[in-house]
Amino acid sequence: MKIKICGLKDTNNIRQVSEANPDYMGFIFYPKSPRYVGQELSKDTLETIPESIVKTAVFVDESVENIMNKVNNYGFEAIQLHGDESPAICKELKEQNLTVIKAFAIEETFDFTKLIPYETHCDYFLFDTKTPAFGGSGKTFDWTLLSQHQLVTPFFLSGGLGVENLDAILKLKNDKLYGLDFNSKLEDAPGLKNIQMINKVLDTIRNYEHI
Ligand SMILES: O=C(O)c1ccccc1NCC(=O)[C@H](O)[C@H](O)COP(=O)(O)O
Repeated sequence: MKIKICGLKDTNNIRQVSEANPDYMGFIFYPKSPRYVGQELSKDTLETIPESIVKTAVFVDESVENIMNKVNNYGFEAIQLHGDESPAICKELKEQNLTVIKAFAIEETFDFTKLIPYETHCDYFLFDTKTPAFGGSGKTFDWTLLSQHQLVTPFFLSGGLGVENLDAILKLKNDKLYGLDFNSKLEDAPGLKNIQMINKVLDTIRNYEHI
């Protein structure tokens, strides 16, 4: 199971999280988010992250031009799209050799057939709790809805994942579940991750997988 830590912005904290060795680290380029990296993120900081960790840039309805500027400036390998981005935009970005993660805001009435046109243009889906802020709600959604995902694209589970629901997460059975995306539940303040909690999550999940 891949583990993604999302919403980092403090230079020292980025170094500490990378030393904990998650599989993915996410940086938010949505100015309205309290985790917006803004000017605080330097290329030098990103270059200290080991190559084994996939550096992921997160956007909400950003233009392809602006996305590619960030990709080229910072060397991101993956992009995560949290707005109403079309399948055509996903296709265009995938053609740039980027790993494309398309996020969908899940609620009771979510229509999983909406995923069909995205299927060939995304590497992964990310199922997050629907929120007006587009992400970082700290709330889980009803995971039984995941059985409605009948396509082949693997997905990240997201939304309110933390130490307190690790037991429930490990009981999940879904052969398309590829990764777990952690954010606000592992923070001391928006964008400032708690390293003890991150180590607890990584150790628990990785030890469980070795049983
Ligand atoms: O975290 C944000 O502030 C955010 C804002 C706008 C778009 C995306 C955002 N986060 C992206 C993520 O991948 C989060 O990890 C995901 O929304 C889950 O967050 P949480 O419920 O806090 O675990």
